[in-house]
Amino acid sequence: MALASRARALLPGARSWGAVLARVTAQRAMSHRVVVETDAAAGVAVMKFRNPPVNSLSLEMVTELVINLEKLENDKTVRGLIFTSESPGVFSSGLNLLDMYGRNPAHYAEYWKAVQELWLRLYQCPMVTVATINGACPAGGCLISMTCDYRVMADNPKYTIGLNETQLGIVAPFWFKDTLVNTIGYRASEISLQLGLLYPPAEALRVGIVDKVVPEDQVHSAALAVMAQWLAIPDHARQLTKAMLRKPTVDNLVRQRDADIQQFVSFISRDSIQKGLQMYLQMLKQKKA
Ligand SMILES: CCCCCC/C=C/CC(=O)SCCNC(=O)CCNC(=O)[C@H](O)C(C)(C)COP(=O)(O)OP(=O)(O)OC[C@H]1O[C@@H](n2cnc3c(N)ncnc32)[C@H](O)[C@@H]1OP(=O)(O)O
Repeated sequence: MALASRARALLPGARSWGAVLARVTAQRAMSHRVVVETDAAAGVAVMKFRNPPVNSLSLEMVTELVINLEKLENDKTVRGLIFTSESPGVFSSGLNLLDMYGRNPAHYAEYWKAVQELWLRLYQCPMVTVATINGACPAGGCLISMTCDYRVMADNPKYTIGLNETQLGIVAPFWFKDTLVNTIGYRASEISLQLGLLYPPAEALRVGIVDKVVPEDQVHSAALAVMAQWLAIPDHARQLTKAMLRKPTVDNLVRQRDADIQQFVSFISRDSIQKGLQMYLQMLKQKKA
């Protein structure tokens, strides 16, 4: 889909293409939540998350990620893409709780459509994708990293990774679950997802949710080394193989996208879920205090 239609699909509130452009431009002018640095000679881009304080995946951040991904996919000189956080400490705190709490159904639907779009684009990305996990990586942050072809995590016991949704009283959607099962296998997913486990680096490596753990100061060089190894494979062969492996999982969401949005809206709008999110947000504040 062209950038224009993608932007329009992601920003359904906008009535015309001009309005879409104005809104996206305004967002970008206000802040760049995503910074892309491209090494054209190496054919590698680095996408850095910059959404303080904790790189939560707000609607604006998700939209910027999708737009930047589409741009890079259209740039034939870029074969590999590394994701990381501009500020070590938090890779991404996951979906923005404030996009899921205290808003109206239209907002929830718009948000969920954008999150689906991001996952679909990342999971089918033709570039080699490597996540450089240089901080905490719960829930939606973990999902983003699991869409990558390879995950390198910094060896810092303060950093954890996993799908912790049940700990918030919410249920990870089937496509989060599918991504986890594809990454760590069925039995490990049963334990991991029901308990909402967050793994420190050594355990993350043992369960296979990351592929490599390295000292923190080597995390970027390690990601570049992995990238070089993957880029040695001819693109067409690797891309078709990736598509073959991931197509059934992608098709599963594509078939039921609208139903999944309806389900999300009805689930997240429940009083009991809203109450749970409110308590979780309070808990985060108290922890800080
Ligand atoms: C049928 C479908 C069902 C729906 C399924 C939806 C699935 C959801 C997936 C998700 O991604 S939900 C989000 C889950 N994320 C988390 O549980 C992480 C929560 N955050 C943390 O654990 C910590 O913040 C951190 C990431 C480890 C960082 O810790 P740090 O000490 O550095 O920072 P804090 O003081 O805790 O936080 C600073 C500031 O940010 C706010 N915040 C943290 N996480 C989020 C978030 N995900 N969304 C929005 N805001 C977040 C936190 O409340 C603090 O705010 P203030 O107190 O400064 O106002």
